[in-house]
Amino acid sequence: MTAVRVRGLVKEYGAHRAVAGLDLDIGHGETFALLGPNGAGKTTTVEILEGHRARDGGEAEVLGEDPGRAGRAWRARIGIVLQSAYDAADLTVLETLRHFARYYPEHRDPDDLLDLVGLTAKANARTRTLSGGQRRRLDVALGIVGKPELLFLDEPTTGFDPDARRQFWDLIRLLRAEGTTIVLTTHYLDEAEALADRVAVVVDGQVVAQGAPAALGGASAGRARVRWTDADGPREELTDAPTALLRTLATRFAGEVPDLTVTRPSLEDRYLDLIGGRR
Ligand SMILES: Nc1ncnc2c1ncn2[C@@H]1O[C@H](COP(=O)(O)OP(=O)(O)OP(=O)(O)O)[C@@H](O)[C@H]1O
Repeated sequence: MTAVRVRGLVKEYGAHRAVAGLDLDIGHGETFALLGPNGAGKTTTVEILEGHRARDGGEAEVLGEDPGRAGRAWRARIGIVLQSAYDAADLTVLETLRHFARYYPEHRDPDDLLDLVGLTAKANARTRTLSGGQRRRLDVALGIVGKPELLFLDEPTTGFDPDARRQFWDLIRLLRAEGTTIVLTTHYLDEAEALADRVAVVVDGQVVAQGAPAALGGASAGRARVRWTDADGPREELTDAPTALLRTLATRFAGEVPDLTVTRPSLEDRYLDLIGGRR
């Protein structure tokens, strides 16, 4: 059984079809990233799966239930980190975590949680005094306080400094190792590459490509790019067999090949190719 199963999902805002027949299968324990340009329909899809938004068509099953009808027990099994930051008014960070921990039958220890998200030094700070990145960490802490089986993260690391982002990645890997299923939307392709078992690229409300980050766009999209310089200037070739090409070049130049580099396209390169061809 899959953790998330979506078939032909449709959501319309007036005449605009924000989600236009979207299919998804996400396995238990998988970390799955939804990628796509602004306005592609990722947040709308995730909100439907969280039970926060009604769909206009198609089927959705999340942890065995229809999110449009599921109740409190189901909700307690799900963690959510929304795009917009939570505003806890006058509570301190630790008070906020203690407050929300009480809503869950099983929850993480608030002090451990502070440590996990790197907010121990801010335990007694009022939440409104936190920096943007610190608030985001608090949002993440609130998303996992109830030990969710399935965690939705909508652009979780926006505003994080590079160090905080790496710490967050470690946290996600830890949650994954504990067996948590993670559904992530992100605009950081390196984040998807670092964390996701599989990614889906959403364009105009539909999945246009999906697979392991390394396989996205098909095998040919992963061809090596060999660059060098000869008498005519810079040269470049895309090839499935870079070793053979290097051998030929080495023979031709009888030694060092000037300015030689061999690179593989990053997930970002392949993503931009996919998006470019669809818009
Ligand atoms: N409440 C709403 N009312 C009307 N239109 C909406 C509403 N919410 C979203 N939309 C529209 O639906 C489309 C999909 O929006 P959505 O937020 O799902 O995209 P997204 O892929 O999450 O984008 P981003 O990467 O910018 O967060 C957009 O064109 C957006 O303007």
